[in-house]
Amino acid sequence: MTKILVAGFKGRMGATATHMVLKNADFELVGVYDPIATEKDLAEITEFAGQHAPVFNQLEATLAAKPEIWIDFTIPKAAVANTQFALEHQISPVVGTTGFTADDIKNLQALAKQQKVGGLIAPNFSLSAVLMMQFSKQAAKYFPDVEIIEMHHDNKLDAPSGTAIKTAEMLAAVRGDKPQGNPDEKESIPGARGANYAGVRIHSVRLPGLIAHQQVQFGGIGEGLTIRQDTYDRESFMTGVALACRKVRATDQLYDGLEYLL
Ligand SMILES: NC(=O)C1=CN([C@@H]2O[C@H](COP(=O)(O)OP(=O)(O)OC[C@H]3O[C@@H](n4cnc5c(N)ncnc54)[C@H](OP(=O)(O)O)[C@@H]3O)[C@@H](O)[C@H]2O)C=CC1
Ligand SMILES: O=C(O)C1=N[C@H](C(=O)O)C[C@H](O)C1
Repeated sequence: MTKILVAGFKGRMGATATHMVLKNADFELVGVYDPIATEKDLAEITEFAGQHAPVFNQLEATLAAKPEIWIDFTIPKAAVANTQFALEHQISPVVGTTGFTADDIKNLQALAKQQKVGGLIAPNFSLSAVLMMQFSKQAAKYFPDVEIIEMHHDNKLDAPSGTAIKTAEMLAAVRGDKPQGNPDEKESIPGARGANYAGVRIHSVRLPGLIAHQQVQFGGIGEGLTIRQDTYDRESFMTGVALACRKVRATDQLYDGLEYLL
């Protein structure tokens, strides 16, 4: 059985991941972590009644549970330090928290290599999102004029989403740095044209009722192509999280995208 610890277990994603670990017979939930948790046992929380696992509120204390995998759905500021902590202690990180900078990832990859520990940082664990990004990259070869519209629930802290940033990076690898729109355009209200990543505009919508959705919209002469992905339930991320938990121990590097493990 693979011994797993979940950081951020009270959050929307952390709680879903905790249920996923409990449901899989080849996984053992050895602990959960939240620095402000006051409970001692997971079962004290109503939605986990009857499910026992130690609750940790100190990073160092988690080592007593001897986790092999560290699942992280927390906040960017914490997740970078958590991932570093996991790697330093030979625990494989499976990180879904978004907001890592390119430098954060580079430094953590160097640490993973030095420690010979495998892991994954993925801005999106859903298969449809991975395909949406790959199809978009393919389309950008023929349609370099493109904008991204990402739409999320209104409790999301970061904008643009990690998925939108990764999509923009993948588009830039194909289309280069090319400004989108009229070179003489002026914003009469600042922000009207969205964020700018290598010339690709990213528009972030935040509304109640949404979970996670993204539209990559290409324009050509007299034609258009829209590649859209919709997340209707956070369960959809769990196939990818479980797959990563099963595969990362067999590698000795820190990957930055679920596609590397599929
Ligand atoms: N990769 C993917 O497929 C997906 C990634 N995400 C990303 O996952 C992250 C979490 O999203 P979501 O679950 O919606 O957010 P939530 O706000 O629901 O959950 C975040 C949790 O992290 C806890 N937390 C805060 N600080 C720390 C810390 N230092 N150590 C451990 N836990 C901490 C919070 O606890 P408290 O409230 O007590 O402060 C909270 O329970 C976001 O970055 C989001 O973008 C989301 C969906 C899919
Ligand atoms: O916060 C979310 O909900 C999500 N965050 C990730 C992101 O920032 O891309 C993944 C997904 O979009 C849901």
